[in-house]
Amino acid sequence: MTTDIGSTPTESAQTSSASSNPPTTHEGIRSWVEQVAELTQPDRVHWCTGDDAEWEQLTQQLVDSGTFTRLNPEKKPNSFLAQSDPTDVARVEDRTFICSVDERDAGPTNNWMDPGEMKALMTELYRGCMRGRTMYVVPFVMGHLEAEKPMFGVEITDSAYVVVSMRVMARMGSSVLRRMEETDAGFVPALHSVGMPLEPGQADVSWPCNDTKYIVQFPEERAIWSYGSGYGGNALLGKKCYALRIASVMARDEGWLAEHMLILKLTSPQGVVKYVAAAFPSACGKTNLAMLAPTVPGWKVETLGDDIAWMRIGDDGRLYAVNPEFGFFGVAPGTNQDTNPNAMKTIDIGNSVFTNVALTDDGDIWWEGLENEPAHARSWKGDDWTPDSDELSSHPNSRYCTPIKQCPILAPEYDDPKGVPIDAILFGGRRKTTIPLVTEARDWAHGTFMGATLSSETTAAATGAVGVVRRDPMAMLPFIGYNAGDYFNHWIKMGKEHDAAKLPRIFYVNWFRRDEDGGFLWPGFGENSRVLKWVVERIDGQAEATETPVGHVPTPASLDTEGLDMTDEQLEAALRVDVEEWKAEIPQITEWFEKFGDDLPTVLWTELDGLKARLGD
Ligand SMILES: Nc1nc2c(ncn2[C@@H]2O[C@H](COP(=O)(O)OP(=O)(O)O)[C@@H](O)[C@H]2O)c(=O)[nH]1
Ligand SMILES: C=C(OP(=O)(O)O)C(=O)O
Ligand SMILES: [Mn+2]
Repeated sequence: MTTDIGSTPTESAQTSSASSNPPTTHEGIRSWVEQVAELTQPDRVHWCTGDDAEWEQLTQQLVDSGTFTRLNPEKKPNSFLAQSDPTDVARVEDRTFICSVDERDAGPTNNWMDPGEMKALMTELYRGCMRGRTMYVVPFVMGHLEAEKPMFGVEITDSAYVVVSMRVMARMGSSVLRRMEETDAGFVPALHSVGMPLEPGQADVSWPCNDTKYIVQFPEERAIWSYGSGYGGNALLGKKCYALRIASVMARDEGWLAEHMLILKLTSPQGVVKYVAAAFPSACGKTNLAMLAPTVPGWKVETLGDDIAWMRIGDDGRLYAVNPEFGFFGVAPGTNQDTNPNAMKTIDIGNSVFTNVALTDDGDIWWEGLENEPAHARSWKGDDWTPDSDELSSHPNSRYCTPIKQCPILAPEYDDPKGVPIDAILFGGRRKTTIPLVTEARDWAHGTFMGATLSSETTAAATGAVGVVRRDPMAMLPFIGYNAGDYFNHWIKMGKEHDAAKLPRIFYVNWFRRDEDGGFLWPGFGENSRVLKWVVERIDGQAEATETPVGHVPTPASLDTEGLDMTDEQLEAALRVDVEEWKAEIPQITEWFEKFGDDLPTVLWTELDGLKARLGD
């Protein structure tokens, strides 16, 4: 087998071994690649350079194979639309496993299987699974290559769609490989296959995948095995699998935090800068808040990240956050010039991959909620679509994958490996009732309680029912790589071991509360800047709040509502702490906490007791 760097993979010959001429001196990578090639039997091995020529080759190859449609370059230059298999459109939480050595370490919120058993099972799935395909080797780094300790990974995949998407989402390719060689760096091995080998003469399909899917993390080994899906969250292994599940385990061991959080920079009219991190479950508004266009005059938001934050205590005792990613993998429907103008500007530059949105007759993309509804389009399923169609043009979890560098409001600090000191952490979810627009925690332990009891209605970002309220601690339910009881303890410990005055203040937000008619009480999007302003003013000791049983809630007058199209009653309803609604939460929280048995920090029981007492139970 030849290994080709940069040359068209389809041109390279087959046969012999993958290791005949691997273009790396890194022994660890060489031997792992050799071993995987031996097992999976690809026709060829391609070491990814990450350069433009490779992008061109691979995107053209994907066009030729029918996976990609090239978009009209006048509308979206160098951009492509992929239509997935209709069964492979979201993360598969029921197929996601934390295979710790000890079952106890996976905890009650994760699927677990013995690592030996899982490996035996998956080794059989992987055996010969790349036959007829190219095996791509993608060296990547999450976070900065210039970081004090760069966080390397190598993804092996048989999907060119994954390679192209990884190039957008992570720093990858030759420069990363060179650095790994120079330092003989350790790395997270991340193995991915769509699980659809091609027998000689067998025609490929446009979106190969397998009904059998496994998304597996081996936390002690820091390794990832993924099989059967091509969807982003299941297949771009640097993102959810590494930067959250594996990194959360590293963070526990090393005393930092790997969180499902956006990072934004907020500048007041007086030029005072604050940095905010916010954790919302998938499809609950992270990307939108990260790129918010403030409606409050004089305030400015700049973006650092939209999905993941790695946070470490700096020399000055403050909590510094970096975004380990290099692109956005955003939910398309609902994104438009009004709700998220900065996302629109980012994708309009091009160099993007869209998955499961509609194709207009003039070669552009369209989705529900976007302006200029077309009279006719090709739906995500490839069918004729018109505004009268019963079906949606785009899958609710359809995505755009676009380079972060194209974001017009990218904060310059994005390129600083040191990160930015976080002033406020927001937790939030989708709740029709109960949860006020914004509540400030009394202290770190109370904030940890808010995070640990965070609840949200399920969304289309994962397979399964949509709209069901579930606990989603710190918006990390599908992403905590270990026992969630230990994770809560880790949060509590961070508060105890560091100077509380220097840690971020914690808030709980809900943009999704409804009125009796089912409409959103709060207009959301750019108007969320009013809440950010209140948060900053609380930190600076300027804004008033009402002390309620659940925390500090704005007095209606303390929230800047100038120019806001909302009645006093609506505002009051958005901010209301309804004691009866909260009392109804208590048994749910109790049941949730009981899941963790002795592993739940007692501080959280104390917080719950305090809440019950304040509610007058
Ligand atoms: N009502 C309302 N919807 C929002 C708000 N922010 C985001 N959304 C919608 O929620 C969905 C997911 O948003 P997104 O920012 O992509 O979520 P992420 O997956 O957490 O990054 C999109 O359909 C958005 O239009 C908001 O403030 N109010
Ligand atoms: C990237 C994903 O999540 P989010 O909706 O948080 O962006 C995902 O669900 O695969
Ligand atoms: Mn997002």
